[in-house]
Amino acid sequence: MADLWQNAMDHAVSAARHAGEVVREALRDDRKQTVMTKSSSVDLVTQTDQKVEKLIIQSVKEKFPTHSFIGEESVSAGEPLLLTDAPTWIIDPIDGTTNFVHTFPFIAVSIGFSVNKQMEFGVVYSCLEDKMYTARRGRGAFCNGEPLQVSHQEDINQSIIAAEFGSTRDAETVDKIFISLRRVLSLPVHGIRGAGTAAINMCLVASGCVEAYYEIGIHVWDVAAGSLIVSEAGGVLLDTDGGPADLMSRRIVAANRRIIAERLVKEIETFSPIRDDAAPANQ
Ligand SMILES: O=P(O)(O)OC[C@@]1(O)O[C@H](CO)[C@@H](O)[C@@H]1O
Ligand SMILES: [Mg+2]
Ligand SMILES: [Mg+2]
Repeated sequence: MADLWQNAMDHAVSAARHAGEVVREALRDDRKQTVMTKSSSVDLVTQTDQKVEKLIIQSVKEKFPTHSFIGEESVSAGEPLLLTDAPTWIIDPIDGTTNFVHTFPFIAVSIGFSVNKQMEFGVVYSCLEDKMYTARRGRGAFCNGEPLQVSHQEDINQSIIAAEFGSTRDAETVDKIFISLRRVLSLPVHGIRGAGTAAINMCLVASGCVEAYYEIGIHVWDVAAGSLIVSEAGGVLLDTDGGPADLMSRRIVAANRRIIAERLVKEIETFSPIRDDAAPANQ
């Protein structure tokens, strides 16, 4: 059974690569993208997000007809967001849609695969950098076939932290985001960065470019694949409340070392968005 899920992973890599071609083609196309909104006026979606997700799901269904799916745009269209023990593909067709709309050059296709609620493999394709990040449980993490290793840094004062502002704009949430940013920046850290995509931020942790990434408000499809890439590169995942990471909690800390993750948690003003497994349809 050693290679039980290898076919599925190979398929995920080729589906992500094909999806990346569709994304690049859409960016080359002169016609303007129609931009629609979802949970807020800054939570964007385009026809390309929907097209890419359909392509991926269709291709998987042909090869693995019994498998289940959690896809960002399918959930948005009313499909249930349900993680069961079944082999489940967790898909974010474009992570970084705002980047895509503005041609800010960090855009990822993210495909995670879980069985018995445990991630078996993760694939993140950074389309414009042409970087294919992959991880298989117990077998390490790679970028374009080269092994990944998190940073060895143990001092948060010598670290770069990735963080994001999210897509909620109510004053209370924005204040909490800024409280955390101010505390983290004043530790001090060497810098705060953000690629605008959770998936790529996590791959940056796995690559050793940043020591940690945290965000509140992400969804399971943003972080499913990236979480395995981080842990297989030797990193650590926590909830922003300091407890074990929970892909449904919408809160994540991904770090190179536990000491960095725990230090970061102390500075984060945590809050609790509606969990992914408690959300109504059409979120
Ligand atoms: O809707 P998208 O593009 O799939 O994903 C949302 C997202 O890009 O927004 C956050 C930035 O606030 C990212 O960390 C997260 O991955
Ligand atoms: Mg996303
Ligand atoms: Mg998306």
